[in-house]
Amino acid sequence: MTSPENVRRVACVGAGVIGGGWVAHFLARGYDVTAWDPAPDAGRKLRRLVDAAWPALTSLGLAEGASTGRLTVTETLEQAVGDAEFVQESAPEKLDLKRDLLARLDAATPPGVVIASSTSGYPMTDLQTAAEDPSRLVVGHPFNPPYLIPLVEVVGGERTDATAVAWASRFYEVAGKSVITMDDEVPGFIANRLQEALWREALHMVANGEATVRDIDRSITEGPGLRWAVMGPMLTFALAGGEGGMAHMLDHFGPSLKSPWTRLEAPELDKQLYDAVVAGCDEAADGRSIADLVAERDRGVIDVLRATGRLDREEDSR
Ligand SMILES: NC(=O)C1=CN([C@@H]2O[C@H](COP(=O)(O)OP(=O)(O)OC[C@H]3O[C@@H](n4cnc5c(N)ncnc54)[C@H](O)[C@@H]3O)[C@@H](O)[C@H]2O)C=CC1
Ligand SMILES: C[N+](C)(C)CC(=O)CC(=O)[O-]
Repeated sequence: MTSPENVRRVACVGAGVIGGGWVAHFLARGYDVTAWDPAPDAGRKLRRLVDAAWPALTSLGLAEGASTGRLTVTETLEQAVGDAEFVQESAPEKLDLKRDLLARLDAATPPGVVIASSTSGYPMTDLQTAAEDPSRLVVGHPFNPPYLIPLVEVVGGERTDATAVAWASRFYEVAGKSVITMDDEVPGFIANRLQEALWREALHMVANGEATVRDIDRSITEGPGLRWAVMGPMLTFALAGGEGGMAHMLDHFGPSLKSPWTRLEAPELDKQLYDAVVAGCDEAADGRSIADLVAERDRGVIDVLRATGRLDREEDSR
């Protein structure tokens, strides 16, 4: 097995929002990337996504030899993975599709090579059932866009070998990611559980006419979101206790936990709520296209990464 430090060739299977983002990330890190996606116009869309991300990646600094020319879009899945030293699967979030695809990838990928799924929430135990060699299958859950957001959550399934989990975690680190390795298959992993709780409350507020889509977004971007880019929710709240830290925070505000602030059960995503959320987003976009918003988000994330010293720390550790 190639060591994580010596990997040169990465295969990305499924090249939509996330697979394309992974392709951009690995190219910027100087890897040779093969990609396969069954959609008829997938190659064109993928190159467009990579071209859109490249200015942001260039401004961050490309690895030596990094080039969009090192991308090969293949005709078949087998061509994509046949020579790969690591495989990242980013196909649609459908259990049967992913199960079958991971079995096909396992059959076509050289023995011992680790295969990671970008799944947002399926436990690997449920995904690895059809594979001949489930021991090399792991979850490598990224955040959008994978070429800018550092976090990857890594976890295996019941039939994954611990060495595959450790290999994947190390590989992602070498490839410039910030890794959380989980010992247990917690449903939704860590970050998606937290995001989902917020998202459910937001949908309830829209469904009940308590806040507009725009208000909900501003409540985070002008409020807690600014702190969360620097410090997580735990330490942020510890500071709410002043010199007394979290202990005083809990003494002071603990009783509010019993106030009926949250609903947490997912609301019914009926047509009315669906339409209200989609229309609210159109209104909030205020004429900006998805491409405009992607460019704006990318600039903003880079500014936050720079402003909080995280780029310098990464450069120092290289
Ligand atoms: N969109 C997001 O924000 C995030 C998504 N993810 C996960 O990443 C994965 C991909 O999601 P997205 O990129 O958002 O979806 P997407 O719909 O943008 O892309 C999926 C791609 O898979 C291709 N595809 C369809 N059938 C396939 C097959 N049998 N084999 C290979 N490729 C196939 C499609 O042509 C499409 O290009 C999912 O597991 C999702 O849960 C993870 C983190 C964030
Ligand atoms: C919406 N989502 C559940 C697919 C989001 C993720 O899985 C991670 C992210 O990018 O926020």
